[in-house]
Amino acid sequence: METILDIRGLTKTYPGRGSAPPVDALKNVDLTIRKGEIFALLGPNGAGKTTLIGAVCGMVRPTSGSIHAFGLDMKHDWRTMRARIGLVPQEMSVDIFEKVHRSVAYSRGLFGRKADPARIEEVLRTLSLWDKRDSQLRALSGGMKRRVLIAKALAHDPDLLFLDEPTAGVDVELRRDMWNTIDKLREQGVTVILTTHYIEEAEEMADRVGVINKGRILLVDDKDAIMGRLGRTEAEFTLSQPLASLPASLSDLPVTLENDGRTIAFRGGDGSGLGKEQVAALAQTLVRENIGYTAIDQRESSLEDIFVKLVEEEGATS
Ligand SMILES: Nc1ncnc2c1ncn2[C@@H]1O[C@H](COP(=O)(O)OP(=O)(O)OP(=O)(O)O)[C@@H](O)[C@H]1O
Repeated sequence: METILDIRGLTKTYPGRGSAPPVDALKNVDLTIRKGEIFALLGPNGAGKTTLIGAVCGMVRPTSGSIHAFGLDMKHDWRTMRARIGLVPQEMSVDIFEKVHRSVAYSRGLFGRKADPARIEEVLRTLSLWDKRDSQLRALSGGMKRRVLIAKALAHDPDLLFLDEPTAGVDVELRRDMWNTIDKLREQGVTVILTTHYIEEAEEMADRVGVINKGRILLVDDKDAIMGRLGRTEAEFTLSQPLASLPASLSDLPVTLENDGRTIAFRGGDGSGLGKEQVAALAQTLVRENIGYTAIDQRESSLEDIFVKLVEEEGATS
């Protein structure tokens, strides 16, 4: 698959403020983004997500490393490269008295693009902002304001769009709405890189996920592969009668007898669906063995669990 962005050995060290030591915000980051994908960069506060975006968008000067986008080297072709990138920032830093249409049209001009009213109309319509085109930004709801930020970032027809925490602090309904909007962009062939704290968002939206913590990329993989590799199934059978020991017929399964013999706990699988099959087999075996149970509590590990585990491992090794 075609590469749209290639980051090699990217390091950013901010000088310490006052007597504070320097901060290594990015440490030797390698990252390759494929054309047309939705990539979620997942990490806790201070992980380095905004710094990474800033480096690609020219707001942060890297300490070392290289950035190539669309086959161009940022060191030599920064303007051409930047003109093909859109950035939706976390916060709105625009004139709140400005009207929607003018504000979006202005953004197009910033990148030296010729005025194109038909294209601006298309962008506004895609984001359901056309009816609001003559409204002042200050009169819009929070959700509409976020859409204006996306419209402004799309006004110059970028091939690569960064969304920095697109749904931070928004309600569930608006989050769904944003996800639908991002889906539409995917259909239009825009490559999207979004940063998020929300595992759910990465799980819902992304084709691939990168996990970043303390300036280091811990893992990059297809979302499904991450789930396949690290996903687990957990199930607890509450028994009608306590058991003294597990029957031999269960010896092949990852099960333990817990809670003074009142619970059979299953922890296993590999996220490929094997866990679910094994739990079904376990239930059948219990019936065959005449071991009654009153409840089954089953859950699959989410990306959230995986993320917590990865960050804990990183904390333990660094
Ligand atoms: N201008 C700066 N000067 C000094 N340190 C900075 C500066 N900007 C960011 N940092 C530090 O660099 C590290 C990475 O910050 P960054 O904002 O990139 O993280 P983030 O993953 O985007 O966090 P958040 O999710 O909170 O936005 C943090 O320790 C932060 O305090």
